[in-house]
Amino acid sequence: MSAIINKKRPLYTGYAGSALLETPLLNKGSAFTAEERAAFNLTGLLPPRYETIEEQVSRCYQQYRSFDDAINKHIYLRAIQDNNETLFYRLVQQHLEEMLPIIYTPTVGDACEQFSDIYRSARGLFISYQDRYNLDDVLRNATKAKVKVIVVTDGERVLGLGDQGIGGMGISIGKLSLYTACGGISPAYTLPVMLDVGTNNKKLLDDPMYMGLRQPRVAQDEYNEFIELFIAAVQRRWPEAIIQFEDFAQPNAMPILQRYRDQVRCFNDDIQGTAAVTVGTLLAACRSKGVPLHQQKVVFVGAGSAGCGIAEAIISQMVAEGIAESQARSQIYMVDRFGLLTEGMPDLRDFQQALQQSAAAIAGWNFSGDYPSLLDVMYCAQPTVLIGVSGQAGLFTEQIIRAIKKGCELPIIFPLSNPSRQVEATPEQVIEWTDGQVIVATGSPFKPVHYQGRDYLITQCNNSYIFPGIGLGVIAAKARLISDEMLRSASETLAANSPLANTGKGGLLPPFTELAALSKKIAFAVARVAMQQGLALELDDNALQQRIEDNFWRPEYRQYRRTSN
Ligand SMILES: NC(=O)c1ccc[n+]([C@@H]2O[C@H](COP(=O)([O-])OP(=O)(O)OC[C@H]3O[C@@H](n4cnc5c(N)ncnc54)[C@H](O)[C@@H]3O)[C@@H](O)[C@H]2O)c1
Ligand SMILES: O=C(O)C[C@H](O)C(=O)O
Repeated sequence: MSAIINKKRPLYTGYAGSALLETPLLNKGSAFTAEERAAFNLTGLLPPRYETIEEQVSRCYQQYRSFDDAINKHIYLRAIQDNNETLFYRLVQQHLEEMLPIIYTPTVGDACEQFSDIYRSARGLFISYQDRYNLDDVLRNATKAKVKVIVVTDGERVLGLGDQGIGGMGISIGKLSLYTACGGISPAYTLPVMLDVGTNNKKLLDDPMYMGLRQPRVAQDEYNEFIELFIAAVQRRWPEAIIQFEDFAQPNAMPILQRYRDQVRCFNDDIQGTAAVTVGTLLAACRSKGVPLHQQKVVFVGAGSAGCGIAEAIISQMVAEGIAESQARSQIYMVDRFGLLTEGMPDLRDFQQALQQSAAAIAGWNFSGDYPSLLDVMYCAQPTVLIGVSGQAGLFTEQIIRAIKKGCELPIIFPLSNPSRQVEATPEQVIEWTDGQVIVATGSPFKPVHYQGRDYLITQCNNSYIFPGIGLGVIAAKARLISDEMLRSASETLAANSPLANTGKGGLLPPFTELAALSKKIAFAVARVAMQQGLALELDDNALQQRIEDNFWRPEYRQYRRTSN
């Protein structure tokens, strides 16, 4: 079944009676009119009073408010989503700021950890390794004829919470909820996928409630074959679908991206989406500070998928601003668990090699271990930007933050690890330890901080600013691939819309309530670049804008007509 369910034309459906009420994409609950109730055999199956969607939203919001705990609010909202998608999105849209942290980061982290305990009903596709030679049948079981966006995970690196096995499905569901709520992709066209290859999380394996494959993760060769089979099956069933890779662990994230990025419409959100949002936020910070990006020295804590992805994107941006690549690379310092990535450090991954500092660069440094520690780097390199993507809480200690402040009047500090409890330092700490002289952004949402008579808005530098717009742009222009240049245009569009950089007031990025409008702008910019690169349909600006609007789904009920079947 497929349907764009917000177009004004009536929708023809063969569903009726309880089957219609049990189809979340079509269900309207008490909003079925008297005529529809008669035509679709619904009389008696619903309370008699007809309600508008606004009335339904009021009741849901009242019930939502009756829950104290975030996880219970999450469970409640997911239940509405599984019952009536139009109502779910209308409710979320009306309370976006309040509900995003519930359906997405940080609460989605708890939902992933407790996935099997709080499980109510199925959504999306759970593809088990055991079904690998049967994938065409499995994909056919997803009754959606047209899928335009797939978010797929294997659950091995869920936020900063490690291996959550089948619980990773929560992330795919959460990301796609944002695709719809903020990027206007109809829920009829989205599909969350969990590739279950087992888990190495002992707690889950020992948990009698755990619903995934109860075995350790499969070996690398088997894993690679499974991914290959999956991609091929998706190409056969939904050749136009965007595949967003999400929360794959470091050994697989980059190799999978490299293998498929020139073949299919895909991207890795943790590498490329994160890079795009962070460069956009950094550009906004640099503009509001009045010092260009290429003059910054940047220290990363965590040289994984996100860290290295962001670092490479910063280097490209610095080069675009006019400095030599070697110079740009010399201004980036990657600190991982064994210290600064330095020439000669053993066991570096391929994607880390190009980001190591040369022995000559640190020749005059004073440090005692085998490699400079984070604190050594703070003192010796005197950075102006500090980015945390380690997944480890508390790594930005007071000493570290005071060290960066010592060498820089207004440092830019982004503790980006999710969820909130994994953050490298809270915004309160960062602000206090810099005496309020700082530009700060986090990965998870934090409340504004009041410090010495001043209110600091905490910008959420999260890839959710990027992926809905990328999806919308790729769909609107039918782009074949997702290039670095397309992602760079998303960063620039984001930075160009920074309230702080543009007006000297407000957040570094627009509030989430403006995400839908921003996603359309990002979609436009991304699609234009795709066209310039010969990767998409050729459309003039008006036609492109029209396609973006036409593809933007809104949570409104449509009128139904019955088909005979
Ligand atoms: N804000 C966002 O939009 C966003 C996007 C992607 C990832 N993230 C967050 O970034 C974190 C990392 O994600 P990732 O995909 O790069 O994971 P990853 O596993 O690929 O990388 C994490 C890196 O941190 C390193 N690390 C661990 N302990 C360390 C320590 N004590 N000192 C220095 N380095 C240490 C690891 O060795 C690893 O290389 C997660 O918490 C994730 O939630 C945020
Ligand atoms: O999921 C998020 O909130 C952002 C990012 O993809 C992450 O893995 O932390």
